Amino acid sequence: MEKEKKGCSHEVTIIDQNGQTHYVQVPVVQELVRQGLSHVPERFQVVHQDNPVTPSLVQDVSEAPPSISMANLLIDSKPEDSRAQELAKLARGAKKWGMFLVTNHGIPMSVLRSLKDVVKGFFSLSFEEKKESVGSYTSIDNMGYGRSFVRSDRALDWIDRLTMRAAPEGADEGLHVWPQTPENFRQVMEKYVEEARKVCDELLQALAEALSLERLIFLRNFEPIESVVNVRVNYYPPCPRPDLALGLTPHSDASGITLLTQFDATGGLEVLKEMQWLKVAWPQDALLVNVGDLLEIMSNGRLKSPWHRVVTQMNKERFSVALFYNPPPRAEIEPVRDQDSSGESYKKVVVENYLKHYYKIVPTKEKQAIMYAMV
Ligand SMILES: O=C(O)CCC(=O)C(=O)O
Ligand SMILES: [Fe+2]
Repeated sequence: MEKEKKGCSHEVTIIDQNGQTHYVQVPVVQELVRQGLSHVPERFQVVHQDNPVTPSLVQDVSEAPPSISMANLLIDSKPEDSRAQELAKLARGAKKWGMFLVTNHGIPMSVLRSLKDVVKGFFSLSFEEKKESVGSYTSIDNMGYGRSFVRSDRALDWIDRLTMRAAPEGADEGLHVWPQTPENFRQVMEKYVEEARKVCDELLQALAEALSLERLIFLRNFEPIESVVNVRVNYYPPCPRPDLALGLTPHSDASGITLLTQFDATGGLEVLKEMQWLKVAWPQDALLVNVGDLLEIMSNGRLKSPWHRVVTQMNKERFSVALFYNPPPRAEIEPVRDQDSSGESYKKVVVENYLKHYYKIVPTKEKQAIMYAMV
């Protein structure tokens, strides 16, 4: 049996169901792979639990989450009937899937290329160099270079992650979580966040309009100075047995809205639909949007956050960057009410209380955290 190189582990804080804090050491997957590991260690094997890596289906394209052209959604976009059609497509996709692709998003290619360069630059460092570059920050916020979704009674995901708080300004004071190498990492990521945030703000308005709601009804919760943006780089190294381990365990995002970009169209993201895992066809250069739990609450269940997971691949590594956009922690979000609320009823929640609850119970086998906000 190959041995894990000593010291190559993330230190993770977990809180158990009784509120007790534990520190656990979790192997760094990238380092296991670099050492030429040819098996999947037992701690990563989901088959030992009652949730095996169930096989997934390739989607019929006509049945896939829709691809929305952002350029056609803009308020001054012409002709008006193509805008109306795009809004209708957005409404159908967001209601049916809680997930959609975005093309013509306006984020310059040069920004996306630099993002890919700095992310790959960071992950090409040795473990020691990474640790030196980023202070690993052990907290339930899972900031810095490390892990998330760790629970002692669940298999570990085949992933290494780097998480940073990009907004509000000054929120990372005292947290040394931005890589120092590559030198321009932070500058590039902040430029990406600035551009991506414009896309999110536009989409939040378009989503409200698509649902025949007042255009600002969702965006109003995202107060410009205090709203929170967390960015997380997900690195999935190649896995010797994709049938035994998951890249990312099934979950819904706790966010308002999540904007995802992947490099090199590698695939791996899957969504659960009618009890079946479906592979998401995700073309090069498209962004992918997930409705988060907080937007599900704001929309009073008109939109549902999708239950999704990431599978691993034998010969391919994969990178994605997830941007989680949330209203301020103290904001109280109120579900929209009117006659066509289709029976779903959510209650007012304070953002930070919902997030605390979410992090206390995840990962769960089913979509459970949202129950907290249901009447
Ligand atoms: O890697 C992906 O495509 C999805 C990542 C994801 O679901 C997350 O970071 O919450
Ligand atoms: Fe996610």
